[in-house]
Amino acid sequence: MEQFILSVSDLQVAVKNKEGFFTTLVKDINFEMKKGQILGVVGESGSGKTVTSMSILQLHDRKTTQVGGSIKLHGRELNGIGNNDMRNIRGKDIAFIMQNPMNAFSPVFTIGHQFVETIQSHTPLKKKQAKELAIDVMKSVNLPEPDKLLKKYPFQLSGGMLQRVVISMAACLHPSVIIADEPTTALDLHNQLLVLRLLDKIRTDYGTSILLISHDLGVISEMADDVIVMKQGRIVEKANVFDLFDHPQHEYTKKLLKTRPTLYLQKQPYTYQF
Ligand SMILES: Nc1ncnc2c1ncn2[C@@H]1O[C@H](COP(=O)(O)OP(=O)(O)OP(=O)(O)O)[C@@H](O)[C@H]1O
Repeated sequence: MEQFILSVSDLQVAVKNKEGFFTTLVKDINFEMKKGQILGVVGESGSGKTVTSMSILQLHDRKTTQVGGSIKLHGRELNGIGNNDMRNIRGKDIAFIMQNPMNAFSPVFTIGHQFVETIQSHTPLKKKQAKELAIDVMKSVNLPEPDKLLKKYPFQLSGGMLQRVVISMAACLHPSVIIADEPTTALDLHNQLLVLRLLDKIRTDYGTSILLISHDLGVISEMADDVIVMKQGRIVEKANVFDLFDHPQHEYTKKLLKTRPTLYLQKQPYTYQF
């Protein structure tokens, strides 16, 4: 039997409104992720992509949100797990990369301070070793002059550079899963390509599985091995990327594909340089 890194079964998320009634946001969500797989998640705005990823990270407000079903990481149930246990898993085993990399940093500390702190909070490394690891990983992903970068504050870096720093921070801890929620949406085309190639390199180097949420079907077609299509809180189609693009089954998928933008990574004249 296939060993899955992440299995989501019968996930259902409902949120309590002011009157105390629950509204279901997502329902019947089932998918698995294999080692090194990139699973694309597409669907129009409001279809439940972020609600699903927040459930995996157990980031919903427990007072107002009910999360039903099962979310297993290496066979370990995450749904309902204690906050402290989840804090250890987040960042180390499941990294989260969001649309705006500025949100990943505090503005008042240097990148280096926060990078080293992240490594130290999940490993027994001393400060000096953590800094060396940070520099090694930044070098391995071709970030220029890591020593200087670490001394800067987040606002001193461009969005594209900052997103690459966020991804190298994640890479340091060799997470089993990266959840990347619209990681390139706020970036220009050149930086989009660099960030996507960086994610692909991490999957290749460390066997990290990546849940890649994107509006952009061009990005999904270039990056994903398999794709799930969400509509109104449900998965309406799940397929290998070639089957999905060549033989979409659901009417909604067909409609999405008609508006497909193009971002052909291999055909762009960019090289893997920074
Ligand atoms: N805390 C909440 N309370 C009430 N409704 C919520 C809450 N969080 C999300 N929703 C609703 O759940 C639905 C799914 O939202 P979600 O953010 O997952 O969509 P999405 O597919 O990620 O959209 P986008 O692509 O715009 O980010 C939306 O209708 C949203 O308004």
